[in-house]
Amino acid sequence: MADLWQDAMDHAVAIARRAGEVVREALQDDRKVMTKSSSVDLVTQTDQKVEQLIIQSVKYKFPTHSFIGEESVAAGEPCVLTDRPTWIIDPIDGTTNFVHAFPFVAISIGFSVNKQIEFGVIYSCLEDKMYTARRGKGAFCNGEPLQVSDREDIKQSIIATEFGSSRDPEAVEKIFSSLRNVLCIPVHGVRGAGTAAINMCHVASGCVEAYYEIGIHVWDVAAGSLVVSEAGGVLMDVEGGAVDLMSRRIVAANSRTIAERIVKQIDSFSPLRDDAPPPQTL
Ligand SMILES: O=P(O)(O)OC[C@@]1(O)O[C@H](CO)[C@@H](O)[C@@H]1O
Ligand SMILES: [Mg+2]
Ligand SMILES: [Mg+2]
Repeated sequence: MADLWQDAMDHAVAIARRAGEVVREALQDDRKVMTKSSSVDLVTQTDQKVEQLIIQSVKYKFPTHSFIGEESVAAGEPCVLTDRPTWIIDPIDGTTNFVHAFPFVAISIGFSVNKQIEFGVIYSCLEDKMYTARRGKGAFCNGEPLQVSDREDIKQSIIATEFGSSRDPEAVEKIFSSLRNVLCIPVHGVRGAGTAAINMCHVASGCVEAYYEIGIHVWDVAAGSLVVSEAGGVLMDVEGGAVDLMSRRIVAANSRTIAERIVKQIDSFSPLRDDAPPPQTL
């Protein structure tokens, strides 16, 4: 039977590749940096340009589809996932890396229907690696199938995480407490690419056993969640139980055993949900 969303997925791959060219070209120029929620939450004109490039091209081809885009939400668009076909876009995952030319930068596009991710496309544009996943059909990097690692012993594993962009002392305290707990299991190492999307691709590729973070947004992890699960991995909330992509918390691991072990080490907290109603102004 023909795949209902094949056309959309092909378009996502093509537009992610085009967006990657724009990002690579922009790396040659001066990058004017602006800030959003805090002085370390960075955005550039390239983030905004790439998001518009993706949204305009999708609107032209699929005029009835909806969008959740990082920079559109920052500009005041709602961040609500409905049952409608919805493109969940992070135009540059790893803006801080992009600003500093640290070589992990991704374009991340997840596509959801009935609140289920149907496909995920992550283009790691400085490595020229195109990660794709279609629900029920596997995950791939440049066309080669991906498989998570089969290590069951967390003491022999590498774990990925990030420090995020919150500098709220209570959150920072908990992030460091979790990091200490994980590091001292002990694990072989802790790594972070500086982008949630690429960290999840690393889980899917088998070079790290798990990635966890509190503070991510739905656009950071929508595509990556399917790349991980289609590569045989598992997703979990940081307190165990089902992951909720709007909750800003995630554990993505090669196995339930490793995910549950990570959960035990996490000093959890709950940032404001992505779909929380905007605060009332009097
Ligand atoms: O802002 P960007 O570059 O799209 O997102 C980058 C990022 O820092 O956001 C998450 C934390 O909020 C991290 O996992 C991820 O690496
Ligand atoms: Mg991001
Ligand atoms: Mg971004």
